[in-house]
Amino acid sequence: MSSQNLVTVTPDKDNDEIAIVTMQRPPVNSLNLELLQALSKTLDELSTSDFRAMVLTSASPTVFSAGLDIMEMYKPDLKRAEQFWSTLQDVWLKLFESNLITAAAINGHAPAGGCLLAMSCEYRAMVSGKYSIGLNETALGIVAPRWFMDCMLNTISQREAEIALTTGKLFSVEEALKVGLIDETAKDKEDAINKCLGFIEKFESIPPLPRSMTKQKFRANGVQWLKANKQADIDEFVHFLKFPQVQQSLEMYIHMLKSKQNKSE
Ligand SMILES: CCCCC/C=C\CCC/C=C/CC(=O)SCCNC(=O)CCNC(=O)[C@H](O)C(C)(C)COP(=O)(O)OP(=O)(O)OC[C@H]1O[C@@H](n2cnc3c(N)ncnc32)[C@H](O)[C@@H]1OP(=O)(O)O
Repeated sequence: MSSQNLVTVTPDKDNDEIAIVTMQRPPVNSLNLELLQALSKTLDELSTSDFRAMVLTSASPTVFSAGLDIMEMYKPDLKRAEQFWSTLQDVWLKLFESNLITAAAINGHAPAGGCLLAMSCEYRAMVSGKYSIGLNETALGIVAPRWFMDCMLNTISQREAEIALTTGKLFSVEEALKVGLIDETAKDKEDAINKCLGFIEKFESIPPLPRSMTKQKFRANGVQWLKANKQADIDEFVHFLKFPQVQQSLEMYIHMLKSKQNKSE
């Protein structure tokens, strides 16, 4: 699949000022360099378009996004790893600070980087079911970067965030609702999108510029650090990947994912 098709943008059927942005990298929308580049390009295009709002969702029936593609971190080509991390930073900054009204229709699992994308939006409706969402990096033997943490702190309390991150917690849909990691539950993807549209409607009579400026001021603390430390953050990521223990943890995790599949056959 060409990178062009990894993300689709379609106007909402009832309101052509709202973009439905769909990630479609089977099987689990893991965020590799090409999907991140497609997201980055889409966010650029949306920022200069007539769309005033977007709903981020996934074409998978059970996974919003499985987070970063582990294969980008396991025994990586270091030049590509730099580009990968830099593109992830850009996607986060563009989505977190977007002038558009942003909402996530979380139609399945959203671990780690998947949770980051959802938290970067202003509103989250998640389909009920046996899905999970959270920043589970420590459980994988890796460390969520500071700006992932800042993003979670923009969503739930510091205490909940610290416990969740140190324990690598993946929240059930009910637990996520209880702590405020999601705003609403939905019965299916269509319902989740409708709930996001309901949130977007609240801004019908609010002028867009003061709205987006207010949002960006609220979010400024989280982004300032990354903007000032972009290269240092990339260097730290690449340095981190060179640790044998990190590679070992990733290898074990990949084995675990594969054996999970064998068990259910
Ligand atoms: C101190 C300074 C620190 C500096 C920072 C440095 C570095 C750290 C950076 C840390 C950031 C990390 C963020 C991340 O996002 S890490 C990724 C975390 N993701 C996960 O843990 C999710 C793993 N996946 C799952 O749990 C499940 O796949 C699922 C999403 C719940 C869906 O389950 P299911 O529908 O049953 O699908 P399968 O498990 O069978 O998967 C199908 C297929 O896809 C492969 N796969 C799944 N997830 C990933 C992934 N994240 N990356 C790559 N590939 C993935 C899986 O192996 C299967 O492949 P095969 O069909 O080939 O077997």
